[in-house]
Amino acid sequence: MQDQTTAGNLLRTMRANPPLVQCITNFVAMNIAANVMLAAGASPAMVHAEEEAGEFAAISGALTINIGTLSSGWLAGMLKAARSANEAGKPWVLDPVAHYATEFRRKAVAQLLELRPAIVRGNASEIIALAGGTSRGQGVDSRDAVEHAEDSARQLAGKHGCVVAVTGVTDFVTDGRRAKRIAGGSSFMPQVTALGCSLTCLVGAFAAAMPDDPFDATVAALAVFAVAGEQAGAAADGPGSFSWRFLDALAGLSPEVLDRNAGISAA
Ligand SMILES: Nc1ncnc2c1ncn2[C@@H]1O[C@H](COP(=O)(O)OP(=O)(O)OP(=O)(O)O)[C@@H](O)[C@H]1O
Ligand SMILES: Cc1ncsc1CCO
Ligand SMILES: [Mg+2]
Repeated sequence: MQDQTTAGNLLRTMRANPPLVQCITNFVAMNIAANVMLAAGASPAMVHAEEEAGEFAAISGALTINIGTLSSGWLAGMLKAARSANEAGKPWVLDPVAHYATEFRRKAVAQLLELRPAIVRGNASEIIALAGGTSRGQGVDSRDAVEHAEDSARQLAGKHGCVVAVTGVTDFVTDGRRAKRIAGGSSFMPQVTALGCSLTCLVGAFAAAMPDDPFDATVAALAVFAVAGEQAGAAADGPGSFSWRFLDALAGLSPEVLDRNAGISAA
């Protein structure tokens, strides 16, 4: 029988019924993340105000929360949205941007983790610090290798009962029991701001389409970025042309090409 959980089949499923995803992301990411979602075939809505974030989460297929440009008003909206998603049985994804940098961020992420995200997606520095390890991270960019974050990711997944995705040169995904690596992408990717934030939103889209399978949903979203990133990187002259080529590659990516080129291996 055909494997329904290949990245290509999950991309087909996601696009067949474009999920509405509430993306609470940062000011830097909002535009590129919305364009990434549209190019990949999902329907993003950047809704964060405390007055409406909870109500909106109940009608969305999934919710993503990113603390990149946090303020107290936004945090109130995030907490309401996460509680509402939980009540409605909708999966939600946490992106703990630079959570180690300030006390405000550390406290916010602790509160959010208590609300049981289905998936946590971060770079290696963020995941190491989240598990209580010594990370080299300072700001929003990673200063650690994904390989050094794998044990931290397994610990976090076990402790919080969630899927953890660490991104970088080769990505790592675990639910505490299973684990996979996803190779690909381009060295231009960390030179374009907020692509990780945009990926968090796309993980939300796959989780909305496959709410019972957050592990395979996460692997599929990361594989989409890896294959589209590799294609765009091969033709790009620098981060500027990479950026538009990446959107075109996402929009043009077929399920067949995704399955043929995805560098997914068991870990
Ligand atoms: N050197 C690299 N080579 C290939 N792919 C990469 C590289 N660095 C990052 N990526 C890819 O870029 C995407 C974003 O991951 P990254 O770890 O840079 O996120 P991030 O640090 O959270 O980004 P941001 O905070 O700017 O949004 C992922 O798809 C990842 O696989
Ligand atoms: C540059 C930057 N600053 C806060 S969030 C963000 C986007 C990348 O995480
Ligand atoms: Mg990030």
